[in-house]
Amino acid sequence: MTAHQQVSVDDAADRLLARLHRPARLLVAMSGGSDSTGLLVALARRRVAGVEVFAVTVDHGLRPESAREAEQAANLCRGLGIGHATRRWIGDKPSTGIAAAAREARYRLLCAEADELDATAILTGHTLDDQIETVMMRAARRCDPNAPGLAGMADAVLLHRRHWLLRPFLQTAREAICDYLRAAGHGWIEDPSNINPASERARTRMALAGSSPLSPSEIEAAACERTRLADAAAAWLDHHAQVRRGVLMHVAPEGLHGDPAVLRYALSTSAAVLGGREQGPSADVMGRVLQACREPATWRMTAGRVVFDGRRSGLYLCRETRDLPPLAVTADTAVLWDGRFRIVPSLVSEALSVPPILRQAAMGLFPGVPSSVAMRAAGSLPPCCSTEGHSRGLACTPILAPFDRFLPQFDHNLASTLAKLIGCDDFPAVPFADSVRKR
Ligand SMILES: Nc1ncnc2c1ncn2[C@@H]1O[C@H](COP(=O)(O)OP(=O)(O)OP(=O)(O)O)[C@@H](O)[C@H]1O
Repeated sequence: MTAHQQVSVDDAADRLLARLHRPARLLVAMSGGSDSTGLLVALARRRVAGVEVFAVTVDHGLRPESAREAEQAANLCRGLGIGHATRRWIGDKPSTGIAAAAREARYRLLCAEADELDATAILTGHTLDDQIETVMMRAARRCDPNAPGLAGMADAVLLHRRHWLLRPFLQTAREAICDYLRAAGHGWIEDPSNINPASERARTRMALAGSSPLSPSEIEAAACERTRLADAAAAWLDHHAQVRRGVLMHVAPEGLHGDPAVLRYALSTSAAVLGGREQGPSADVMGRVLQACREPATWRMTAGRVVFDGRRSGLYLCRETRDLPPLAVTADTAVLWDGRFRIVPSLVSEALSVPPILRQAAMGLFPGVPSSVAMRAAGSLPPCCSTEGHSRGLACTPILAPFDRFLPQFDHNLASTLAKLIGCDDFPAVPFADSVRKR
């Protein structure tokens, strides 16, 4: 790696602080390893008005040393004058898939700490090296060169639909962070699982040691391209797409003739959201959708639980009505239905069974829409929606399905545009002041 293409530790910290909305309360996810220690030290050295910094360490309890390491992290924070908490992963741990389970638990515990602190964002120490490894792992697993995920991790993603996770070191090399810490007189913990060949990441890391097949500038170009596409897709959606009642997207005909890469990205992410899934349809299906968009004829295709319906009046996207799950609401807990709606009981005494929405009523709910499309859209509403489109005794809020879990490939502008389009009103504000579209 050549030094001039990377961002130094100091520049990365300065850039982050300059971008943030203030006041901000940052929670650094501090493993005690070099990357998160470097991030914490760099932030601790900058006392910026309106920015508070805290740290949290997750003790997974998987190695005998882990409690001592958490204590070391706490001591370091004490020395830096930064508030620190340790969260322990307790309870049953699976015998297989432990790395994935630990990761799930870690993100759950980070969110719990962020809730308690009312943090603006959680920060991790993911580095350029992690980014290269991620790209290589994805390239090895998937063969679709157009998949946005191949461009690696985004610098801002949502965790569990609640907290922004920021990765300020994505363009900073691990070696530069280690040098920074050595110069500052700080040590760090080496995690033995980073060199355990049982882990895919460790194997990739070892295979890449000393010779990365991708240069930092190639990685950066891929990440820039992904950001460009995501921003262009957000702008395209802003101009050309409308979503009614959280379920039916309409794209005006003139919107279908733009840059195919942008159209593909926008339609694929929209399909993920409207289909209540974590990902859009596969690349070859999206290729066929794009080709069909260029044809003047009427066409229909179902992919990733979403029906794409091409008409003279434009393109309609809507969840197919096959395989919709039943709705089981309990007295006082919110349920997620079909990955698309959060349903909260408000007047539990009201009846849950609502008669199916008939053609006439469907057309009233979706005026100006071809009747078969309106019927499908009505049929894809939560089963508690009445012919007036209101839910009886229940509050239904559309959600951004991909954000129920941690997904690295959604950029924040695109996410907030989609949230606004579907009417998802609990989408957390983007923490950056330089966000392209402020909402
Ligand atoms: N035990 C921990 N406690 C707090 N934060 C942690 C812990 N482990 C990892 N992190 C955070 O996650 C970042 C990435 O760590 P690491 O590369 O080990 O995890 P990963 O499994 O590759 O991450 P991810 O699961 O997000 O891909 C660290 O820099 C740190 O900010």
